[in-house]
Amino acid sequence: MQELKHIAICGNIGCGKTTLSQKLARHYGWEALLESVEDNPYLRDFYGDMPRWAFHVQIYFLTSRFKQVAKIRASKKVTVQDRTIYEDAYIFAANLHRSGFMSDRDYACYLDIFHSMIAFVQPPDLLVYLKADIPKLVRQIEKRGRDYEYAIRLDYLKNLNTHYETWIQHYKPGRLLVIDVNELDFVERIEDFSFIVNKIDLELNSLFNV
Ligand SMILES: Nc1ncnc2c1ncn2[C@@H]1O[C@H](COP(=O)(O)OP(=O)(O)OP(=O)(O)O)[C@@H](O)[C@H]1O
Repeated sequence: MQELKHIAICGNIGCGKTTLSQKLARHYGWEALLESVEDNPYLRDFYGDMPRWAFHVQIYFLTSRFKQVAKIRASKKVTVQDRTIYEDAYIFAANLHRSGFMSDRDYACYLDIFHSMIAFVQPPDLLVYLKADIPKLVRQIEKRGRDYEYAIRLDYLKNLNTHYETWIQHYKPGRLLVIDVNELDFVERIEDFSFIVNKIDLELNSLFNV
C-alpha cells in the first residue's frame, strides 16, 4: 500500500484553504505548508495594476510553489499544502492570459518555464478541492480585510471559478476529493469540521497506511 506524504488543498481566493490546512495539520499532526502573502513582493502591486505585474507575480508564485513541492518530497513528515502549482498555471496564469492581462509572448514564456518544471513535480497523494460560489468567497475575502484585496473584481473571481470547474472536471494526476463548502463553517461549527475530516478519513483509509 502507498505511503501518505502529500495532501493539497485547492480552491478559489477566500474559499478557506489556509484555515482548513492549519486545522487539518493540528488534527492529524501533519506539517502545514502555507502560502505567505506578507513576503510576496508583487501581490499588492499586482492587484493595483494587473497588466503591468501579471508576468512578475506569476513567475514569483511558480518559483515559490516549485520550491514547496521539492520541500514536501524531501520531508519525512506528511505535509498539507495550501494551493498547488497546477492552480498557478491552469487557473491564475491561464485566466490572466485569457482576460488580456498577460500578453501572448509572456504567456508562452511562462508556459515554457512551467512545462520544464512540471516534469519534476509529483502530484499530491490526495487533492481536496473546496468548491465555493461567489457570494461565499466575497464574504470571506471581506471578513479577512486585506486592503489590497478590495481591488478584486467580481468578474475576476467568476472567471477564476470557471477555470477551476474546468480544471477539476479534467483533473487526472491523482486522487481527488471535492467538498462543497458553501453551507459549511468549519471554523465555528465543530460538526462541519468533523464532516470534512470524515470524508478525508474515508479517502485515506482506502488508499494509505494511516
Ligand atoms: N498564481 C497566482 N496568481 C495570482 N494571485 C495569486 C496566485 N496564487 C495566489 N494568489 C493570491 O495570493 C493571495 C493568497 O492568499 P491566501 O494564501 O490567503 O489564499 P487565498 O487563495 O486567498 O485564500 P484562502 O486561504 O482563504 O482559501 C490571494 O490574494 C490569491 O489570490
